[in-house]
Amino acid sequence: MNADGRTRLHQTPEWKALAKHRDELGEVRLRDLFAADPGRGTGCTLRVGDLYVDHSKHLVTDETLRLLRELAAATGVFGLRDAMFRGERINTTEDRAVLHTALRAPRDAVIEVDGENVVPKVHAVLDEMADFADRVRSGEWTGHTGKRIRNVVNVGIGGSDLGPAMAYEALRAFTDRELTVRFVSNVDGADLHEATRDLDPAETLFVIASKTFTTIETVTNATSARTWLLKALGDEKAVARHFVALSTNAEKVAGFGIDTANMFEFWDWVGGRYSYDSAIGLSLMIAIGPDRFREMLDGFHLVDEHFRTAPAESNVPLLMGLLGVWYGNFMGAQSHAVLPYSHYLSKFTAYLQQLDMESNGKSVDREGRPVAWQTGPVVWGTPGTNGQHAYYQLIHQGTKLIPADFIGFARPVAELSDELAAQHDLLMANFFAQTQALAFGKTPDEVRAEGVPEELVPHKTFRGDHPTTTILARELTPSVLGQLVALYEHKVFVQGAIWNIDSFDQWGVELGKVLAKRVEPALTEGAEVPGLDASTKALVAAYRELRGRK
Ligand SMILES: O=P(O)(O)OC[C@H]1O[C@](O)(CO)[C@@H](O)[C@@H]1O
Repeated sequence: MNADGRTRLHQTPEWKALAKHRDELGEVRLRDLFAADPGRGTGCTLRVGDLYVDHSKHLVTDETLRLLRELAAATGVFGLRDAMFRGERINTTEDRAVLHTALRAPRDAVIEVDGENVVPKVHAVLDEMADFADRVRSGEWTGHTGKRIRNVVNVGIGGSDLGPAMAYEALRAFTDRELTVRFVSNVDGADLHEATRDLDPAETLFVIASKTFTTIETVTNATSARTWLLKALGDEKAVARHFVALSTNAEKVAGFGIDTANMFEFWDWVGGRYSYDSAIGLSLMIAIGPDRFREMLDGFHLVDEHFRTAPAESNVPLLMGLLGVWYGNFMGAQSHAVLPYSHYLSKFTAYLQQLDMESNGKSVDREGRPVAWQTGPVVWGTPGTNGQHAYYQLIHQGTKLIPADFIGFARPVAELSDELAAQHDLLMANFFAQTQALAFGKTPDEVRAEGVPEELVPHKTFRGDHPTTTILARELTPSVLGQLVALYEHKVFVQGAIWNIDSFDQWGVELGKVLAKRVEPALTEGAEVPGLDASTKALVAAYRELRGRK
């Protein structure tokens, strides 16, 4: 039993019913499911906004989905969802509300945290960002020497980098091509070096993105960026024209030397990995312009409303979350692949890794007790068709069950030449062929019928039954990107709610930070670090020797 008297997840009747159902189902063959129901291809599709979501190629029956929905209801997913939208402090270990949905709420919405409607301040910051972005884009905001800003360098890490960097790539076709926009995150000096080596400091704006403004990587890179700028411009006053901050921590921003008049604020109820539609999106907004940014927010909001109000049977994030629970908890899957068939989504899966793995990579429940069930999967993947010539072999013929999401678009971006746009059908032919091959494979008899010698038949047989979700949209617009991201945010929410874990804290990143601080003097000064284990001690000694330090 839980501290609050509720039965623990794996002991609930709904969980046990699913385990029994799995045993009764035995081996599920997609060929059989499709043969039994000729309408499955169209029947198992849902629509949300501009997204067409096909879930027919999953190893589930109507009964599986019904039992999964019962699990969701029994574990309080809908109550927790409503509490999140209401601004309750559902991030219990940090005692915070979880309100990224307020960042994309319309101006007239009312969402209260501690009795205060937060929507007006969200829109006030959006308006300030829009004003600033317009001034940079028009050339009205100049650098210290009066030169126009032509380069924007975002300095941040984790949620203060991955979201805007991913969205910038995704929406490149909508960006001002006259501006160079780069993202620096790694504390490896090579990152900042490569991002700035060909830029004119007089034309460069640094956007320092850090919720806490204490993150060592970001503060270190921001300090080096300031040194780079001042070396060229030679005047402390230049900082005010070349540095802006995106943060919740005005005191630290001022302490760093950035005028808080040049700070765009957000709030502790916005989690880092849920923050790119807050002030953290400023570099993106400068690149695509405020109107496109707002279209993206509208896309997010559309899916928020769908998640909040759609019935369980047609609720897409709920379905995606439940399918993940089915595979992870009842079918033994350890990972989940996200495979976008769009070059512009090259950073989408990396972005989802933080969203999903930092949120649901937990092994104690909300009451602090070890969980007795699997939680978040390893999320991985790269854009098709590249993966097909690398790791798809393992998905098709390996021994692991790897559920995958395929994301594709009917139209290429408008600016492609006719010749390049014509390649789009080939890209999408691969997209459809892969999910078909993964689902239905190729039987030994089909292989034999091709005249393949008997000894090669096992090698050329494809078992099939590799489950996929297909997400199709007309084209990758700012709104569609917002819809996609919100879909995954809420999918992660559903799973965390079922697993009874806090999806909104990230204590697991703390230990490494503390140890790095402790070990650094050993590297630089050869200092004795108390309590250093024998392996790390030997490695540090080897490092110092290789580095040429005595
Ligand atoms: O925006 P900040 O405070 O610099 O934090 C950056 C990132 O560090 C983390 O706290 C831990 O990696 C993330 O959750 C966060 O997105």
